[in-house]
Amino acid sequence: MGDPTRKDPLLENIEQEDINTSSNKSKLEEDTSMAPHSTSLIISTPIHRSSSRPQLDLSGAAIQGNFEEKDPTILLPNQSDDISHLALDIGGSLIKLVYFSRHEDRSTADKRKKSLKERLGVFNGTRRSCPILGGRLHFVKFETRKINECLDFIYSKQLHRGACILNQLHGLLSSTDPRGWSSEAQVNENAIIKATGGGAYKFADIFKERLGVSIEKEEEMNSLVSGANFLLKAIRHEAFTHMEGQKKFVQIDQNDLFPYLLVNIGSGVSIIKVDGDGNYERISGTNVGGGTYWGLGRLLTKCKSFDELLELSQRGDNREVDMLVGDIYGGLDYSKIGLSASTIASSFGKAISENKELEDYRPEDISLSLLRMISYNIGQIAYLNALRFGLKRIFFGGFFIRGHAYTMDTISFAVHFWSKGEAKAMFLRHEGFLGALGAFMSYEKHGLDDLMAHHFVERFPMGAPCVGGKIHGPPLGDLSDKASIIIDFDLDILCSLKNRDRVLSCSHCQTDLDNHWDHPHYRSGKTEIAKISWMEKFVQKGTEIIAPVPMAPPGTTGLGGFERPSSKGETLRSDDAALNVGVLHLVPTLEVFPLLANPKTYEPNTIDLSDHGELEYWFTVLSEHLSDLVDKAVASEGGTDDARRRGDAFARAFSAHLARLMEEPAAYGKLGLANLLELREECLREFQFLDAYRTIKQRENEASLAVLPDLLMELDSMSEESRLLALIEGVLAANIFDWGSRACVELYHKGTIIEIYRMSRTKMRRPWRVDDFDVFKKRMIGSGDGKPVPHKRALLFVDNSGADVVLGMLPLARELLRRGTEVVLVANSLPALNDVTAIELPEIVAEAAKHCDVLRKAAEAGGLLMDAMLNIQDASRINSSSVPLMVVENGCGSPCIDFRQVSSELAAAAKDADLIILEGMGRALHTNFNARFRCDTLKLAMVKNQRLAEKLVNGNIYDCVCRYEPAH
Ligand SMILES: CC(C)(COP(=O)(O)O)[C@@H](O)C(=O)NCCC(=O)O
Ligand SMILES: [Mn+2]
Repeated sequence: MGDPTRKDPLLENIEQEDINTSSNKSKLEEDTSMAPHSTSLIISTPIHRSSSRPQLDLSGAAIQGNFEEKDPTILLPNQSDDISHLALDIGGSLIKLVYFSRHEDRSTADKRKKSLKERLGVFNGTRRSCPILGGRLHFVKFETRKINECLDFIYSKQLHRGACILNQLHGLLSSTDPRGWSSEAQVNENAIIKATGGGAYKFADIFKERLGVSIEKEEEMNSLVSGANFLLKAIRHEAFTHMEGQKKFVQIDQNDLFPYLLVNIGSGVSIIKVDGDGNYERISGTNVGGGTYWGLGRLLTKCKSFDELLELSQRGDNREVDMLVGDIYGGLDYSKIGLSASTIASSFGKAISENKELEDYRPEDISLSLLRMISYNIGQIAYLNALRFGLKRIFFGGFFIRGHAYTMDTISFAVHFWSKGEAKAMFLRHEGFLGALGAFMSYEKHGLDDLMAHHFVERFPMGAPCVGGKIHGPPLGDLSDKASIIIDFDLDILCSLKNRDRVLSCSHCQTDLDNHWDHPHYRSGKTEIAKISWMEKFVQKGTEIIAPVPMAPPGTTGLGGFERPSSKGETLRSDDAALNVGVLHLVPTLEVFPLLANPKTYEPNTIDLSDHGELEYWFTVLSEHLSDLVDKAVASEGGTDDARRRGDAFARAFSAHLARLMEEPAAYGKLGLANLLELREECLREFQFLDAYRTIKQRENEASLAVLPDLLMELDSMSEESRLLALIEGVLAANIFDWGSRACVELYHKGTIIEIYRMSRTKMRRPWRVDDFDVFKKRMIGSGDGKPVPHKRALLFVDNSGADVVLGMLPLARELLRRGTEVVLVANSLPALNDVTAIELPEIVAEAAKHCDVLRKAAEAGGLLMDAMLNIQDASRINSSSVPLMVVENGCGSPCIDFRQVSSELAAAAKDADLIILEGMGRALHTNFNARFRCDTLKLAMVKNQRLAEKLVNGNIYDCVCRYEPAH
């Protein structure tokens, strides 16, 4: 397929003019309009701030919405840090920690939004009575023997203070006594942490001593079950099967979850029949579990860790240790009873008949025999118990599995073998966190019980430790440290770049700092532990931390016989990247788009990245685009040294994440192109690049607004039919302004905006590659005498800034308004490439409205013109004859859209809509090309990628798609 940019059909007549954008150095302004809106109660107590601890800023704290609600949402408008909840599962070998960091609701309504909500029928009364503000659920593990590290971690993030702070805050706000806020000491006195597992008893005193908190013990089995129920109901890609190296996610129907069998493989094994929430019975178990493998394995191989033992098994051959059917039957199968020669007849059976000592066996072979013995045994016992109760679904959890392909294959094989294919083993991605999650769920005020899959967005764990624009944090251990260590110490804690194990010494008293969190000068804020910043360290370490470990392509474990394993790599991951769990972002306001024809079968992604060729291609595209993106991002922040360092760190972080996903695409659930494009945006934000294309967008908006009046005049001189065609052509032509496409970016270096636009328009010859224009036209203007009824409300999903929205979508919106159709412009909540955002749109519309009465009246009616709004207290009193033009945010910050998770504003706007127009490659091709809706849908896009054009529409780069699908 050649380089799509080399012979560019659009370049023929364009004069060479360099559009150099990276030199623009304008800085981001603070957006004060995003400050939360307070309602009933304001607390203005000055808060004592200690110097070396995270501070909770209660100034301006207010209860949001109805004060009478039982658990009202509390806003802390000036609180920049997170407040957290924490729960633990302290097992024999591992401590599993789940914590939730809350985030203030930044999207609280301004005046326009409030009036819009009234217009769309979104009132406070319909808000979930959920005390949570949204936030993130993080998963971390520690070795139990390193409990001090765990305590340091909790202390560094002040996680132990979260629960009681919230309790007090609720009490304080409802007592309306602003003096009620207590000192730090008082806060800690009542603090409790929920914990399960044996260590909750064993280590209770240490928690009290070190953190001043009491452990509240949660029953282990109960915790496991409620953790599993939560995951299976709320996390979309939680359960999967694993057969012959192939991981397949299983769609679980929330309403058809019970009964199921939960097999938790920890040191021992518990087998639990789960019939509902809180309704379960431990029906069986076995003492031969993870502890047996590790214990026996350690004795027999002298391995130092569980992971090392597991890694050994990767290179093992169990035939040296196990007695196989073939060994008994002279190399033959025992076909009469269906056993192949390679079936294990007796685990470790060969060791009895040979004159060999332990030293004569390879540790690798021993480890593998042991692993197979234990995994088969667990699989078999699990299946027999499922059979006992007639259960078809068996979920396996617990840290024994550790995402280890071979272990899962072995268990799956046993279940498949003994059930003759009737039952399936399923695994849970958060396998080790069931207990900790369950303990977390037992907090009364977390409000997570009734959350559903659409409220969670799983994101790659990558949080850069930036708070309030500054970088903070103790020395970095690994990727999960980076994800979690976000603290606000007053002294800058800087760390050693090259040698993280170097003994640090206190700058005040020169003492070596073994455990620096405990050092008295550190606590008093006198010591400086460090030399350089986290960011620099990340730049150095980032790639190293998550660089791919070479993995062999998935192979078979031999379902037909018990062959030597091949679904394994050279090395087993023991770092936290192997956890395979992301950070769960909880956004309680997200909703399923109500106009989806079938939400259950809806799949946003068009391209299947489980095809390795596709995956490789799109990874290359994103990698190749990286340096240009970094240039833009750095320029958008003024090109300062700091911006450059952040740009460098971003590039490393993003590349490292790509590498990790290339190695294991399903690491964080099913991977689609939309996820990759979103990862890039999230990663930019993580490194404080809040809007990399800001100046480019502004410049293109200005240039396009300048020519808008001429375009409108030209359109007005046309007949209705030619005008409709010109409008659709206009949208398709202007979709070329896409800074995410390599081919288009090359174009911009060779022509001005207006030249490219003109050229693009002249190329707009029908038939387009996908051309349903005639059907659309018929619906819009009819074919004979009878005029069709205009649509009541159209949702226009806009794409790029500049010509795309100004010269393409706005004129189309104007046409609809003229016909009496209400128009809702749906735009991104957060920036993504050069896409226009919902915050930017009102200003653009206001500018356009200066040249057009139709737009002005509609924008006024839709509350978009702030000047008009300021003079009118009650938006509903606007007496306008025009149908309204409104703007809503879509709830995402990506070039694509996943209709399973949209903003509540958009969901409300959709209720009266009977026409959807999806524009652009991201929203209409990469995602939703095959999506069906319950109303008329028009998908418009220019294909700006040669491979996609070939694959999707059997065409070429710059071909156009005009796909019209009447209501489904
Ligand atoms: C990121 C995009 C989806 C944005 O396209 P848009 O939605 O703006 O039409 C698109 O530019 C894209 O797929 N780019 C990568 C492919 C390429 O550079 O050829
Ligand atoms: Mn775009």
